[in-house]
Amino acid sequence: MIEFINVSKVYPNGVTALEDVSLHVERGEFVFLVGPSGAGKSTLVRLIYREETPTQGVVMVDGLNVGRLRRRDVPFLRRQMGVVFQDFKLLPNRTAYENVAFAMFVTGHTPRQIRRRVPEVLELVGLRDKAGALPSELSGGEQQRVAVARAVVNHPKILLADEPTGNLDPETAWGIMELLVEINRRGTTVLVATHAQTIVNALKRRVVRLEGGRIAADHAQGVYERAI
Ligand SMILES: Nc1ncnc2c1ncn2[C@@H]1O[C@H](COP(=O)(O)OP(=O)(O)OP(=O)(O)O)[C@@H](O)[C@H]1O
Repeated sequence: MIEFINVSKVYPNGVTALEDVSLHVERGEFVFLVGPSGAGKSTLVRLIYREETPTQGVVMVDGLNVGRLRRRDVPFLRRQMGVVFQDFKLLPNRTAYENVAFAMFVTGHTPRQIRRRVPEVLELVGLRDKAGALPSELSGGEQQRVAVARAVVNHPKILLADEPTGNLDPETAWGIMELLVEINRRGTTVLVATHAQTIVNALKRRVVRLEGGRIAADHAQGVYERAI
């Protein structure tokens, strides 16, 4: 589903963020991406949704060569995936319902499809009774649930999450991670870049560890710590 073949990324300022990274993520997998600050986690995620392009090597997503996509084909790629960030990125003047509905509206769904689907996803993330609330009326964890609902409303094949629990207390963080696990259980491939050590260790999923832009470890039922 996601394949990196000898990928390097050098930013215009000369910083090498990734160096010769090869990685294969199967359809339906759940993968944690860990590593110290600056290891290249966000860069790896950005290459998948084509926020950045590789300097060398090939990034394939569901058969598409992402680095080589024509600009006009990028929206097609992005429709295959949902993305969740640390800082939620919700529209501040729109309710929870409207934030989620907007993602369907811009992808050309009919009002009827939107009315049917949005309550379903709000239910999935446990926010059906907060549909009318503005982001400012929601807790951090609730705002992140809205962001997750928005990311999955269009049934993406892949869910990317870049430090989705970075702004949340440990208990709320658990709730979000459990939600991502549930979304994965329903068939979506999930990649989570995170520093949430306790959760990574407890969930015993595949853990890919980046260090200095290189893959330092890749274990099927891994832990957060450096492999020895
Ligand atoms: N847009 C950019 N331009 C130049 N350098 C960048 C850019 N984005 C990231 N970098 C650099 O690339 C390296 C990898 O950064 P990246 O954000 O991918 O790491 P990270 O593992 O996600 O870190 P963190 O855990 O702190 O989020 C760092 O040295 C960073 O300073």
